[in-house]
Amino acid sequence: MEDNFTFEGKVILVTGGATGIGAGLVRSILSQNARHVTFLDLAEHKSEVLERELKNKFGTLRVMFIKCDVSDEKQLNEAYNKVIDKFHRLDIVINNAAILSEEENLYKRMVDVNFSAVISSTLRALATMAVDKGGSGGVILNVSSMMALTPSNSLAVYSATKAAVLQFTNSIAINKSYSESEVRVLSVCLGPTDTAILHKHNSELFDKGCTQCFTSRVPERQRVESAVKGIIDVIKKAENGSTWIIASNKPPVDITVSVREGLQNRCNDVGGS
Ligand SMILES: NC(=O)C1=CN([C@@H]2O[C@H](COP(=O)(O)OP(=O)(O)OC[C@H]3O[C@@H](n4cnc5c(N)ncnc54)[C@H](O)[C@@H]3O)[C@@H](O)[C@H]2O)C=CC1
Ligand SMILES: CC/C=C\C[C@H](O)[C@H](O)/C=C/C=C/C=C\C=C\C(=O)C/C=C\CCC(=O)O
Repeated sequence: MEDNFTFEGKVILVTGGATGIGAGLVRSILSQNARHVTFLDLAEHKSEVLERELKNKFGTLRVMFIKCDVSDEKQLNEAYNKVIDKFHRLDIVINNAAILSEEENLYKRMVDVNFSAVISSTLRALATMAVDKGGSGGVILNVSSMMALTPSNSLAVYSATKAAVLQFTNSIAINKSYSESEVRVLSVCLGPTDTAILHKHNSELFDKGCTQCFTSRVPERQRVESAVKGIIDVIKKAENGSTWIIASNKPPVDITVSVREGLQNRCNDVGGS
C-alpha cells in the first residue's frame, strides 16, 4: 500500500452517487483534489442537479454523471469504457448503489442491484486496475451493512444481499493476491445512516429502537458525513481484504478478525484444523 495514501490526482468511479452516502462521497473526494470522479446512477434529475453544482464548484472536467443501471452489465461496461477511454486509468471504485424493498416480488431486483452488480463491477474494476493485467493498482470498496452480520425478521433478502457482498469481497481479496494485483479489495458494514434508504424502511419503528427487529441494541442513527468520513478513512488506511464497521458517528472499527474467526470457530467445532 502507498504510504500516506491521498485522493490527489486519482480517477474514481462511484456507483449510486446521486443521493445519500454516494453523493457525500463524490463531494468529499472532489474536495480532496481527486483528478476526476464519475458517478453512476439511475436517478437522472438528482444526478444532473448534483453534476451541475459540482462542475460549478470544482470545474467541468472534474466530475461526470453517467446514467446507468448498474445491474445491467452492458450499461455498466459501457460506463467503464467511457471512463477508461477518457482518462486511460482508474484508481478507485466504490460500489455503493443499492435498493431496499420489503415487497416480495422485488427480491430478484434487489439481488441484481445489491449483489450481482457488485460482482460485475468488482471483476471489471480488477481487470482494469490490476498491475498483473496492465493496470496501475488501486482500491475497490464494496458497501455492505451491519444487516449482513445479524439476522433480520423484516429484511431477509436485503440482509442476505449484504452478507453476500461481504463474503464475495473477502473471498475475492484472498483469491487475487495483492502482491500481484496491487488492488486493495475492501468492505464496510455501515450502521443505520440518515438517508432515503433508511427513511423508506420502518423509520418510525427504527426510531423506537427497532425492538421487534433485533435481539439487542440497534446502533444510533448516524449522520451521512460520518459514514462518508469513515469510508474515506478506510480507503486511505485499510489493508487488502479487511472489513470495517462504520456506525453511530464513530470512527471505523476493524472487524476483519471477528469475521474470519467466526468461521474458524465453527470449523473448530466440527473438528477442522
Ligand atoms: N442508510 C443506511 O442506513 C445504510 C445504508 N447502507 C448502504 O449504503 C449504500 C448507500 O445507500 P444510501 O445512501 O443510504 O441510500 P440512497 O437510497 O440514498 O442511495 C442509493 C443510491 O443508489 C442509486 N441506485 C439504486 N439503484 C440503482 C441502480 N440499479 N443503478 C444505479 N444506481 C442505483 C439510487 O438512485 C441512489 O442514488 C447502499 O449500499 C446501502 O445498502 C448500509 C447500511 C446502512
Ligand atoms: C456486528 C453486529 C453485532 C451484534 C448485533 C447486535 O446484537 C444487534 O442486534 C445489532 C443490530 C444491528 C442493526 C443494524 C442495522 C439496523 C438497521 C435498521 O434497522 C434499518 C434497516 C435498514 C437500513 C439499511 C441498512 O441498515 O443496511
